[in-house]
Amino acid sequence: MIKAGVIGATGYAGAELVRLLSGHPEVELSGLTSRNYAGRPFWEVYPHLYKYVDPVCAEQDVPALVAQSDVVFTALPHGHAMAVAKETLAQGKALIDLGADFRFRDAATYESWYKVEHTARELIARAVYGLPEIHREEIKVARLVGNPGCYPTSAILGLAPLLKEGWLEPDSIIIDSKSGVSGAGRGLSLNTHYCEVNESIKAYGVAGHRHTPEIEQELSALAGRQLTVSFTPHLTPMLRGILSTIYGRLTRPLSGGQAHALYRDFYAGERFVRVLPPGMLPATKAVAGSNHCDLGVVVDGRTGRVVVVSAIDNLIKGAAGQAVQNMNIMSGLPEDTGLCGPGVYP
Ligand SMILES: NC(=O)C1=CN([C@@H]2O[C@H](COP(=O)(O)OP(=O)(O)OC[C@H]3O[C@@H](n4cnc5c(N)ncnc54)[C@H](OP(=O)(O)O)[C@@H]3O)[C@@H](O)[C@H]2O)C=CC1
Ligand SMILES: CC(=O)N[C@@H](CCC(=O)OP(=O)(O)O)C(=O)O
Repeated sequence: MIKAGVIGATGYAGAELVRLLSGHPEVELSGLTSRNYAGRPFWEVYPHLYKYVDPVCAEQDVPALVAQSDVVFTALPHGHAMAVAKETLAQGKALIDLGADFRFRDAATYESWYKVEHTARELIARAVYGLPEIHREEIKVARLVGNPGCYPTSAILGLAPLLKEGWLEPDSIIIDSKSGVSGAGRGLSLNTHYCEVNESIKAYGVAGHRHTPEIEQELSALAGRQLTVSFTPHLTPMLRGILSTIYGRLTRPLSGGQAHALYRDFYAGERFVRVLPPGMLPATKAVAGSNHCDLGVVVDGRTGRVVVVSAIDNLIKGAAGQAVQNMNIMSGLPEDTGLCGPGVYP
C-alpha cells in the first residue's frame, strides 16, 4: 500500500483528493493536516466522508507527516509548498503539489506573476509539469510534480494536437474560459459570496490572469516556438466545472473531418481524454465528478478559424484527480486506479 499524506486537506481541492484517495485500492491515508481544524475528525469538516475517512486532522508538522508517508500532496495556497518540497525530497519521498510553486521552468516567471519569492529554486529543475497526456514519461521517474492549474489543463489539452502539428498561427489563440465557484477555494470572500455570484457571469483577470504564463509555457513547448495567448476567465454560477472555448487561426486549410481525426489520433489510448464524435460538444455536466477532459473540435471554414471546446471538472481533472493520476504513474500503477467510472448527472 502507498502511504499518502495530504497537507491542506480541508480546502476544496484537498477534500476532493482525500475523497479519491479514500476509495483508492492501493492507498492508505497516512495523515491529513489543517491549521483551523486540527484535532477534529475529517468527517466533521466534510460530512459526506463520514464512515469513509477516519483520520483526525493534525497540526501541520511537516517532518512528521513526511516521515510517515511515501507520497505527500500539498493542497495549499501558492508559496507554501516550497518548504514542504525541501523536506519531502530530503527524506527521499515524493511530492505532488496542487498549487503553482513547481509548475514553472524558471523562478523569474513564477515570481513576477505570483509576487512571492521562490525559495526552492534548486528544486525547479527536478520538478515535472504534471499533465500526463503531455509529460507521461517524465512523470514516471519524477519525485516532484507540479500539478497543473485548472484553466491550463483545459486549455493545453484543447490545443495540443493542433499546435504540435503546426496547424495554428501561434499568436492567434484566444482562450475564453468559464469556471465554477469552487475554483476559488473554500475561503470566504466577497467575490464568491452567493449574492455576488448567483444569476451572474463576469470576466476577471482580463489580460493578466496568472494562469496565462503557465498556458504559454506549455503551448510554446508544444509549438516549438515562443507564443502568447489571450486568456479570459469568467466566474459563473456553477459549483464545479470549467468550459473553455478556444479559437485559433489555421495556417492552412483543414476540413472538419481531418480536425476530428487529428484529435482522435493524438488522444488514442488516453483513458481520460474523450474526443467527442463530430456534432457533439462538451458540457461541464458531462464531466462533473470524473477525471475526464471532453473535447469537441469544429472548423469554421468561413473565417479560417478552428474552435475547440474543452470541459473538465476543475476539482478532479483540474486538481485532485490529476494528482491521483500522477501518483499512479509515479508508482507504476494502472493510470486509472481509483479514478474509474463516469461522473454524476444531473
Ligand atoms: N479549487 C480548485 O479548483 C483548484 C485549486 N488548485 C490549487 O490547489 C490549492 C488549494 O486550493 P483550494 O483547495 O481551492 O483552496 P482552499 O482555500 O479551499 O484550501 C486551502 C487549504 O490550505 C490551507 N491553508 C490556507 N492557508 C494556509 C497557510 N498559510 N498555511 C497552511 N495552510 C494553509 C487551508 O487550511 P485550513 O484547514 O487551516 O483552513 C486549506 O486546507 C491552491 O494552490 C489552488 O490554487 C488547483 C487547481 C484547481
Ligand atoms: C474561479 C477562480 O477563482 N479560480 C481560480 C483558479 C485558481 C487556481 O486554482 O489557480 P492556482 O492553482 O494556479 O493557484 C482563480 O482564477 O484564481
